[in-house]
Amino acid sequence: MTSDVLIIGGGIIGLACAVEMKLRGANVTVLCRDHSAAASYAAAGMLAPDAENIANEAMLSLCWRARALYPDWTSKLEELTGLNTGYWPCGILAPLYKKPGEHEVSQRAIPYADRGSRGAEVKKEFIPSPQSPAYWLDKDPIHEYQPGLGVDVLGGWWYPEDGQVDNRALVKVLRNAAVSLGVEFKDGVTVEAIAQQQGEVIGVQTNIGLLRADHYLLAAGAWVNQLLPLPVRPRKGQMLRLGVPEFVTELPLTRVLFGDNIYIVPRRVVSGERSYRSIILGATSEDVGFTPDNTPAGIQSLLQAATRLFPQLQNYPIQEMWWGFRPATPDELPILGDSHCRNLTFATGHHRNGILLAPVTAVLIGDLILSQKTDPLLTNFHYSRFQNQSSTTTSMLTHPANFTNGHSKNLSLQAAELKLQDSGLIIAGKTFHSRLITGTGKYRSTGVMQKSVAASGCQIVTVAVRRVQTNAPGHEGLAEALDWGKIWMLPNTAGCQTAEEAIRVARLGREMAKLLGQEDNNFVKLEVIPDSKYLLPDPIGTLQAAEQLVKEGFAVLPYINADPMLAKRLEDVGSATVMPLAAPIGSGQGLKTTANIQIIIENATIPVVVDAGIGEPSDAAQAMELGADALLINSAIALAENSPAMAYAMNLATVAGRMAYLAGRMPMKDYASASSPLTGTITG
Ligand SMILES: Cc1cc2nc3c(=O)[nH]c(=O)nc-3n(C[C@H](O)[C@H](O)[C@H](O)COP(=O)(O)OP(=O)(O)OC[C@H]3O[C@@H](n4cnc5c(N)ncnc54)[C@H](O)[C@@H]3O)c2cc1C
Ligand SMILES: CC(=O)[C@@H](O)[C@H](O)COP(=O)(O)O
Repeated sequence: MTSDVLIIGGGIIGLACAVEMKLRGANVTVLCRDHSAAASYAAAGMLAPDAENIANEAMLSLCWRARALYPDWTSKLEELTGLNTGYWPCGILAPLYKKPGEHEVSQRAIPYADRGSRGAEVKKEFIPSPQSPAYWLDKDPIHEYQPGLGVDVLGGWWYPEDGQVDNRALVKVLRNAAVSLGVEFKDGVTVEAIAQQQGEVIGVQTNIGLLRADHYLLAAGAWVNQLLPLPVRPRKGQMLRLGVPEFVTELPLTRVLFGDNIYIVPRRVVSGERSYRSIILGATSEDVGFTPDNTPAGIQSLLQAATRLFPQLQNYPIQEMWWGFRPATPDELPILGDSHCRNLTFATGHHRNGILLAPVTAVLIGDLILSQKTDPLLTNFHYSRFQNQSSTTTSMLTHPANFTNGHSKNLSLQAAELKLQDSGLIIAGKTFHSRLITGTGKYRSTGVMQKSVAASGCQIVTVAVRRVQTNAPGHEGLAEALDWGKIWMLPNTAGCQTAEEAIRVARLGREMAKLLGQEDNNFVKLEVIPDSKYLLPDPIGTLQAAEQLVKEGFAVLPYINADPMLAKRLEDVGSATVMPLAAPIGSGQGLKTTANIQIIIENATIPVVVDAGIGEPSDAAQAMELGADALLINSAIALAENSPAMAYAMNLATVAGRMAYLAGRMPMKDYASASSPLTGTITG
């Protein structure tokens, strides 16, 4: 049975949306690679729109809405499962070591006096919303209100409406609720690519095969950018947990402390007869990609800040340390709502506030997917806000200029005017606007190669790993010859005769791409070629190597003879594309395998890249007219009398062929049919 909605990612956002949509009657499946890696598991669970001091108005409204939903949402989930979420509207105190400038206080506040809950004199400063007051406490009141604070605390803000939830417990409750409602879970499943055609997702390629649904929700947290070029980056946070020693009879804190680069979150977990008490310390904020592990520097900074703020913690036992990756966007707002595909919705980029935002995200996404209702707030979080910025990757999502291969503005305008919508070339979740891939071998000089690559407008260049290793002619200085910040490297295993060799060279290729700054490049063009006369690939060795490399996390682009059965088998084992040959490598014979390529195209749900043997632009156009997704052309360009000019011609031919394919060819007829009308003509 296919699902109504397939959710990619089983963190809190995926789970909350799954429960919400299931409750509204949808048939939902959740795909999740790894629960323990989720930010949702790593978080501190603060519900802190006020303490976080959120400047963006729309974001603040969203966060307030989320916080207001929390009591009912958690009690509904608790009723459904009989489990505790640890929701605790305990308030958050934000002590400061410096008094805020007079200006800051008076701008934010209308002061008046009040008594705090412990009887201390609390000088209240009220800020923006009556639903969300904040109170300023001077030095004496804050120390009276919260005993045990560091002596250099000079005052602070009290946010009574903020609170916390035990995020690990909540994730467990959500998952239990989802299971009991009948949501289907596929754990340990990695989505490798989102297959798209004509503005529609047609399936997701996973390590267990292709999965389809009517609608898809992308909720893959910090990893979302591995599937689509959304500007979401991991922001690492290190955390630790202290136990509360037996001799401390009462939990020393009954509210969250939110300090400078530190928060201290008291937890009380009641489980059956026993109650566990602990204190969570968090969190660093590091822009280090997906670098794992806790570090001495990270943990030291947390301990230092925590014991300054609340000194008695220095004798508490450290029970656990961990880290996680917040899904951060450039403006620190989430990406919510419609995507460039009719049946794909985004819910990601929740950065520091994903635990808080889970219930409101679920409601808004449920409304959008199941009732086509767009809440006005959603417009503030649409992915298109990043499109006017210079990032080429994000603008590729909507592909207004896919036909140009980056060179002809006129063509792009015409394509837009002609309303030809192209979805771009998407390989293993990475989008390219050029559908022409080139190589670096056989050129007269490096300069000619550079000019040709530029003229081809290609965004992917394949490089023979072995030839780079051995500094073969034309492969010296490749690191500097091309701008690997702009060109995506496709390492290839040329020169490998067996599956084992190809696997080894593929691994080296991945390292080579890393050394050139492409940390996340897992692409490999797989060539297993035992025959040196025709350079025909070994189908069995290719399949074996592909299977192994997919398991190792490679995006495998296998070079094959134009064999439809083999193409299908390669797709089944999880290849990212298939690359059938037009004719033997370097032969320039043109399309000799048209009929089989046509069958491969008809049956493939992954991109079909016609590779090898193309001799002239008309071959390129013809392959694209057949419906090939892309071309790989090396010799025809490198060996032309004027390589850059030929590269440009191939660029135009690729674009022309693609446009023609999308435009739809006229039907072929057996007999002539006059172009001008035969009726109504004037007889002489
Ligand atoms: C240290 C730290 C402290 C935080 N503290 C707070 C806090 O106090 N309050 C708050 O509101 N927020 C906090 N956050 C932020 C919050 O945790 C995140 O915003 C939220 O968890 C994001 O949820 P998510 O479901 O989008 O992503 P995640 O929880 O990261 O889940 C994404 C899931 O998708 C899966 N996935 C990814 N790619 C694929 C794929 N290709 N195929 C299949 N599955 C895939 C992952 O394995 C993962 O399970 C904190 C985060 C960190 C790291
Ligand atoms: C560079 C590369 O990968 C070639 O082996 C590829 O197969 C292209 O073939 P042509 O050189 O015939 O274009």
